[in-house]
Amino acid sequence: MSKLRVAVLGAGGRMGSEAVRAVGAAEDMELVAALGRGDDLEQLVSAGAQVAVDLTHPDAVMANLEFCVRHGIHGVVGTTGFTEERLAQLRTWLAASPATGVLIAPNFGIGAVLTMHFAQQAARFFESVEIVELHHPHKADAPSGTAVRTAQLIARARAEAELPAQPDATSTALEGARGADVDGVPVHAVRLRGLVAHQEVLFGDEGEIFTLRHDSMNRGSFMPGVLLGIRRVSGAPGLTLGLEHFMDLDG
Ligand SMILES: NC(=O)C1=CN([C@@H]2O[C@H](COP(=O)(O)OP(=O)(O)OC[C@H]3O[C@@H](n4cnc5c(N)ncnc54)[C@H](O)[C@@H]3O)[C@@H](O)[C@H]2O)C=CC1
Ligand SMILES: O=C(O)C1=N[C@H](C(=O)O)C[C@H](O)C1
Repeated sequence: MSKLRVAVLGAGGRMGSEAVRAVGAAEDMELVAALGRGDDLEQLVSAGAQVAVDLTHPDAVMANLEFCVRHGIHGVVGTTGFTEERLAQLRTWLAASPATGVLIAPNFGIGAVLTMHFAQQAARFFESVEIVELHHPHKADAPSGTAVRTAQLIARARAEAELPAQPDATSTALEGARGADVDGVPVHAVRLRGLVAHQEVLFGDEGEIFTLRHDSMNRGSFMPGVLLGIRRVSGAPGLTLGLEHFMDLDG
């Protein structure tokens, strides 16, 4: 069987270098390009890449995707920064290249995906919910893409269950003290030396607290998810938002 021809963008970074190792070690894949900042994307075409893994920066990812989709190269994207506007733009590009698939994965960690899934299920049972994400101090953005996605999924589940806004009598606070408001869910971001990537979802109701916590202790923890995305993306034309769609969670 022929091997999947894979390129990694952001290959010199914390995640990219780990992905280069993981793809190189996968028996069903061949690493055909490893690009860093300033490298010519035409190399993806000359190398015959079938799938490009993007682990770059929110400022770079859209240009990379525009190129890949235009050339029919499937995308597996871990890079953060996907607003509704960006997703709409991506859908437009994909509509013009209907055989191409792009996976946007806010988090490749299997446990992190399960945390989002379980948080969505728990959301309708609790009056209050807050999210605390905790990361290494080199992280470019806050709140994390995972925390934003988790909050959006929780907010959607609360709306479907017709829950009212959460109770919060705080009327005086230093700006930022109550975190960022993501669709009505407060999200708090910690940046601390020694951390990698962690998230707590705190649910509360009368006399009861329910906490979901996930810890990525190293970047190797993301690699099974990256490889799963690479293996599945060509069979999923269009936009796939979240690795859970490749995990058969309801099966
Ligand atoms: N979805 C997930 O599971 C995960 C996602 N991330 C996200 O992945 C992204 C990268 O994270 P890190 O590896 O920690 O960052 P990093 O800063 O260590 O690496 C990013 C690399 O991309 C390079 N780069 C920047 N622009 C580029 C371009 N146009 N073309 C090619 N390379 C370019 C930089 O030079 C750097 O080497 C961030 O958005 C982060 O939030 C990080 C960990 C897990
Ligand atoms: O920058 C990171 O490190 C991470 N970024 C992603 C995010 O913003 O959610 C995924 C994970 O949390 C690690």
